[in-house]
Amino acid sequence: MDIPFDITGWQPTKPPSVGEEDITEDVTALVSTLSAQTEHIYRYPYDPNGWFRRGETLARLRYPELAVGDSYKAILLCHKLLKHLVEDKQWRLGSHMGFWLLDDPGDDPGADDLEAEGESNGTDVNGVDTSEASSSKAVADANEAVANDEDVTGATVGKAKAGVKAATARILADHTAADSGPANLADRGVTEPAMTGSAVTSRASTKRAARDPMVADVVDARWEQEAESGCRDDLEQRMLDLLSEAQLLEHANLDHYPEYEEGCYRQRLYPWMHSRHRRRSDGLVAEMSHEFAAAERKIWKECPDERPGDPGALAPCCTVIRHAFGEFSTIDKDSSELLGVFATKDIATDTVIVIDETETWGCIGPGKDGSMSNLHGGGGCADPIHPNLPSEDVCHDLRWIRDRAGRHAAEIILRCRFLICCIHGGQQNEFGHPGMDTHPLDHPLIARLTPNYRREKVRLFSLDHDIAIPNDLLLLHGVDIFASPNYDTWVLFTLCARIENNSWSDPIHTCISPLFSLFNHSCEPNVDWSIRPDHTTMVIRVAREVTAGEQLFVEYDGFMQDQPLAARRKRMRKWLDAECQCTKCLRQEVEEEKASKESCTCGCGGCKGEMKRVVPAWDMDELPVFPEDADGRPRVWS
Ligand SMILES: C[S@@+](CC[C@H](N)C(=O)[O-])C[C@H]1O[C@@H](n2cnc3c(N)ncnc32)[C@H](O)[C@@H]1O
Repeated sequence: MDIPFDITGWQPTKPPSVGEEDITEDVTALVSTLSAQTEHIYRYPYDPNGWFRRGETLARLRYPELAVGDSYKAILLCHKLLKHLVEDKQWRLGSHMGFWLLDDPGDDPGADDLEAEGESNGTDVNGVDTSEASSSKAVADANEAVANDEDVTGATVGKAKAGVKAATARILADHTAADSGPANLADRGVTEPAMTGSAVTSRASTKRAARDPMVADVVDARWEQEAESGCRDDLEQRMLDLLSEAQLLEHANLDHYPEYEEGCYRQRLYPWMHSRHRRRSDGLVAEMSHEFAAAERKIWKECPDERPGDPGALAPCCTVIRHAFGEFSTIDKDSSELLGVFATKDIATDTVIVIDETETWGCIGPGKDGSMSNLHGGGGCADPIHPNLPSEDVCHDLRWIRDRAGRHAAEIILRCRFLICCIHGGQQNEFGHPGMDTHPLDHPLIARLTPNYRREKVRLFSLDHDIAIPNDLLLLHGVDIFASPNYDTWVLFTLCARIENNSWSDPIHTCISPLFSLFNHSCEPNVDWSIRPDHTTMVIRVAREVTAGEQLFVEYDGFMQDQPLAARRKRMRKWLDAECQCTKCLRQEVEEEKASKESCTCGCGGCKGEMKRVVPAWDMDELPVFPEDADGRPRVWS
């Protein structure tokens, strides 16, 4: 969670239900608990108890999708720790469960090699300073942790370091084995954890543990004593108890469990989101205008037939501008955040202005075995390259998602492609982990997308599609989902809201075209678009003569040309969550208003002889008022 949670921004995502406890009084305390728990997770990312506790708080604050996300991570960690406890009697849990210790590191030949390597330069295998000064610091850190009333009762510095070295050797061996082939990531049953990426994570945890004295050099003596005095069974039992508690929490927040493993939520702005992720910077807006210019140059160069006219006149013909519907538009939004595409010069009918290629798309077929079943009515995409491109290596093979998500695959694959862009487009961190330091919401492909939070719309989220699959993908791509706050569950749901507001789809594909997504809708559009046979490239051309300064509009829904104003606006709510501001709607609004004015015959002195008929707000009767809606007033669209 990026910044401290401002409680005035608390907008729960859980739809209200009858008889629900009013927690207004407790919110301040819950928010401060949440901050402390998040802090704990940042320090001890592999402590399943930390994730479970935060999940509980998120559930109380009425964020079911995030509570499920945290319990899911607690469950993964419990499985992982239990596996080692059960399978290898030599292993013991280290402090906050960031790594495991071997009783006798000398037993492990790999550890010796690594140890020797580290000794030659005064550091251990992970580059940790093994000097006396470092050890004393670790003890001091341990004491500080005790003083802070944390779950640490002592320190055995030397032993911990030796253990970490041994653990590294063991985990590296695990990792090599895990690399040998793709596993069934769908299998996350209680007895057999789905942890293909766990070895990667384990290695990450060990490295991280070794670099962070609070984790690497502090051993939870209480747990150690238990292990030494033969209380491993007790340890195992406690881990099993935590596992079942985490599973209960997960299920409690999934309304349709057990048949569908789905829950209900509403998309909301999370109050801990950094301000730079709420607004698009001027730099980004300028960059998008440059992208339009570059796309145009490409048309001139590569498809001269598509671009009649003067090839020498390279001045771009469109640009991105804020306040697309005017500074004082009636839309209930910050108008500077409403971008639109405008013509910078007169453009002749049929001119191609953009050929928009995208790397962010999803397709529902075929599956890994080539099977096309389980699609809409059995018919999927016949194109053998989908959902993979021939150039994509095994690491990018997304057919396992198709196999797991069935007819929802296009949407999930699209989201996963965004995550892949972030991971591989981002910088590696100091541990060599990809994309860990680049916040996905900073990636230009995502940063440009506006979300549309529809207050009243209740959605379903799926444990597998919205939480497990994206996290499995991140693990497969080397992202430490526990240690990287950038890929916390709320980021995945924010990405989902942005994609939903900006994607286009046909029955088989779902795409975000980075330039097309900037065009606003009009019921009398001046721009037309078509899709090339590759299903993902969009060709955008002006449909009639356009003059410099005009906004360029596409039509989001081509099936309502003949509908009256009210019907069109109602249908457009799906995309706009506002009344359509296009010229046709505004013109008809004025006309209807004029027609609705009736003569007044009251005869009073101040009367102008006119009476305005009160027309009910467009969707008043459909808007429920929720207790937590900030100011408690009914929301009236004005
Ligand atoms: C695909 S985006 C278009 C670009 C968007 N204006 C932006 O700032 O990124 C769709 C969003 O633009 C706004 N929008 C598009 N057409 C509109 C219209 N005719 N009237 C009101 N809002 C519109 C709505 O907020 C909608 O959710």
